[in-house]
Amino acid sequence: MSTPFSPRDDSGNSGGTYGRELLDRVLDGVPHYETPLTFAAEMPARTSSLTDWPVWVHPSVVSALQQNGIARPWSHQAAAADLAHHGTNVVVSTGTASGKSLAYQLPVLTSLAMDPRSTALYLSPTKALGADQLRAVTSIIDSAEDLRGACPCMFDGDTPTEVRHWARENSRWLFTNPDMLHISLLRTHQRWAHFFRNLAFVVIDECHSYRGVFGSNVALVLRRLRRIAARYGADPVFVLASATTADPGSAASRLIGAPCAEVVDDGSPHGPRTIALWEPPLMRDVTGENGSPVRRPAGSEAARIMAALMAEGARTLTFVRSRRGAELTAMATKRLLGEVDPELATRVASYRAGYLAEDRRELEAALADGTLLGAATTNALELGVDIAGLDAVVVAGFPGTVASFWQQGGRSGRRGEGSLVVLVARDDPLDTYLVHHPSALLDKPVEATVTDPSNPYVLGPQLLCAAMELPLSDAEADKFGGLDVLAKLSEQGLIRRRAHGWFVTAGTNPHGALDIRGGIGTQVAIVVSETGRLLGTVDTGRAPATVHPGAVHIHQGESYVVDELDLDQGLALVHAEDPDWTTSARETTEISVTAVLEQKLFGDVEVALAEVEVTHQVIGFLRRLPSGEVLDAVELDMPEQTLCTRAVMYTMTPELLAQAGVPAERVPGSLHAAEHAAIGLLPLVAICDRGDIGGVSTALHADTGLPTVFVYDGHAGGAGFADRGHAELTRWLGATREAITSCECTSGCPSCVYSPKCGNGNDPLDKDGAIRVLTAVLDALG
Ligand SMILES: Nc1ncnc2c1ncn2[C@@H]1O[C@H](COP(=O)(O)OP(=O)(O)OP(=O)(O)O)[C@@H](O)[C@H]1O
Repeated sequence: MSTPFSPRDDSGNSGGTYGRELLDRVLDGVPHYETPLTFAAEMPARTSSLTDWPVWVHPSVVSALQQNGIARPWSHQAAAADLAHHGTNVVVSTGTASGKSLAYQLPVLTSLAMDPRSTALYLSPTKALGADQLRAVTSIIDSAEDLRGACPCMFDGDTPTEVRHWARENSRWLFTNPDMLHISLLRTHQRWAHFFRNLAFVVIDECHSYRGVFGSNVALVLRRLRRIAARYGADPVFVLASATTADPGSAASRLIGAPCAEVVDDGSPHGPRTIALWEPPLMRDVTGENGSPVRRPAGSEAARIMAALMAEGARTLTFVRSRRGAELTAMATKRLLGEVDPELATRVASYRAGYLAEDRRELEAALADGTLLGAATTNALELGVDIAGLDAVVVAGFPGTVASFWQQGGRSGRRGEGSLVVLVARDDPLDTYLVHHPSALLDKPVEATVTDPSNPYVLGPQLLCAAMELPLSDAEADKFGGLDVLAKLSEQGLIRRRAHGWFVTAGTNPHGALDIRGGIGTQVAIVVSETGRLLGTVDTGRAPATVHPGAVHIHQGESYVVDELDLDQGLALVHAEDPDWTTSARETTEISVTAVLEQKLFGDVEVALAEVEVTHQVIGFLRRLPSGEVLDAVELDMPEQTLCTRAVMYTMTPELLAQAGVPAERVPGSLHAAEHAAIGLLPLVAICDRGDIGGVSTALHADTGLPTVFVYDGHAGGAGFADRGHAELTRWLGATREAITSCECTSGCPSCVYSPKCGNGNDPLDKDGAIRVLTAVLDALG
């Protein structure tokens, strides 16, 4: 699919599908002077590849599944189940709604039916997904005589004490999450001895969501789980389900700390899909920072598209990044429809955060029976929604990862019928790149799930938990890669080496002190003043940039404004408020290289992976309207913060830059623009948020004596993002250059080289110079 595509249409072989017809109707409503469609193509229908039930599957499991509407498994389901049944860890990485659940249900249910003692653990990143999966499994078990004693049960933070007791005594299949595994099951493993002794399978659903610091923590919780299981004599097989990502087998193996096979050939059917990429036009009357042009917001554009689709009778779901955005998009759609058909206007809804399973069921039912024809929702609905009959999905703003994009877009289409998926670009370099380079979305995935369980900042607290669970031997500590870290912890008096291993100092509570979803080091609690409700935590080092006074903080789609930040007390006080603007901190950043880890010279260009010390100071923040227009800049005086982390860096000689047509006076703006766009594009190769990384560029850096660009990991010790950028440098910088050249603005805008969090007010920025710099660097890299 990577042939060049012309705008407006592709090869022309697509005529006649329902998705294409819908797209044509939407285009009919676009004024002739606008050309938002950058690409359209047909993804052909895929027929199912069915296979026989593997012979080892217990007959009552087969009959229960048949009663639940599954006549035979698809090929990938049988392949993955077969590997797991025969003792091989496996990850199944296939499309949305491709039936990944069956891949684990077959071996687990068979084991539960064959061996009356065997147990299993299911882990999901969200409660809602776990509840859905439990419901599906319960319905199968209810139809199978031999499985009645399995008693699958939810075990999470909300489970009442008496149910927890019951679960411990009776349940052979626990549905929980990594947080509960860490804080409860592993901490009190003696009480669960029977469960761990018989643990045959561990299922890890949506495993691609375990990434960055959270993913590194989960990876270590899973190593702790394997260690505890081994102490009780068990060696469970891991079955993982993942969205499609690059190299799922290696990512899964890094996550569980053991070899893992992969199954990626999808045998499930789907109808033809029309994929359209859409870039809203630059606005004529609104400008952004430094007078730069800005595009029409993705949410308003999505509303026009959804209204046009609904007017055609198409069942449409629009994904928007924030709850407020979802509401605005639904309201705008209503307004547009009200002008043509007031009855239709009543059949569009915005969808609240959607964490409750009942809410989702209601929406699924209303969309399925046609009461609702359109809904705008946050990506809270992305996991675990089972909507069969959508005709179209509009994705307003790239959701950050190709995996998420397909998780959303893949909801379209009744099995076997045509459908439409439209991606509407936001004003952002990554979105710009994607709508002009469809192959990045449609070809084999290049983005990888990144974790770094060897990060000493993550490893330290985890080792304390492991040692609390069972004293650690040197050999075990070595397996965790943690002997040096233990020595440091012992210097701090947190752990002691005795004859029988490493013991945690009495009176400490390492489990309670570690929030595996929190960041690294000390945390600032975000608390609603009026109610005392704790919304979450943020690393102290990042607090001045994210929860400074006046910052708008979004939590599960709800909006709050920060009143006070007390770094000494570790407290940010907020109140509920939904202002018209968003905020972005402006900070100054300095960086110094403390150790070079890898280094390579390519003529006039040198590339390295390094340990660095980054010093930040937040100096103020900008308030921006949804249109991109900057309301004002507010000054702040916040203390400096330092961060020891890893960075990917490159230097070039002034001679090379001069030859490339970048004279000395243009070097700062050119490097700065190249750095901004590169930060925007890193998520293309490493699944991360823009906030996980930062950058510094300078025409003369003290440590290198040369013009230098750094992109660093925003987490102490690094979470693997800089490493992945280093490993994929050519692809990453190539895409960065493409994003900049694809943007039609003349001298830079938020769609290419502007950064919402630039400490220097996006000044100087030299768009043309950035293209020259990147071309010179890429030529040198060869
Ligand atoms: N072999 C099969 N034959 C027919 N239908 C099936 C088969 N396997 C699964 N299904 C159905 O396909 C739908 C999707 O299954 P499932 O939820 O397991 O997919 P998934 O890949 O886990 O989805 P997601 O992408 O949301 O994680 C369900 O309604 C399920 O009953």
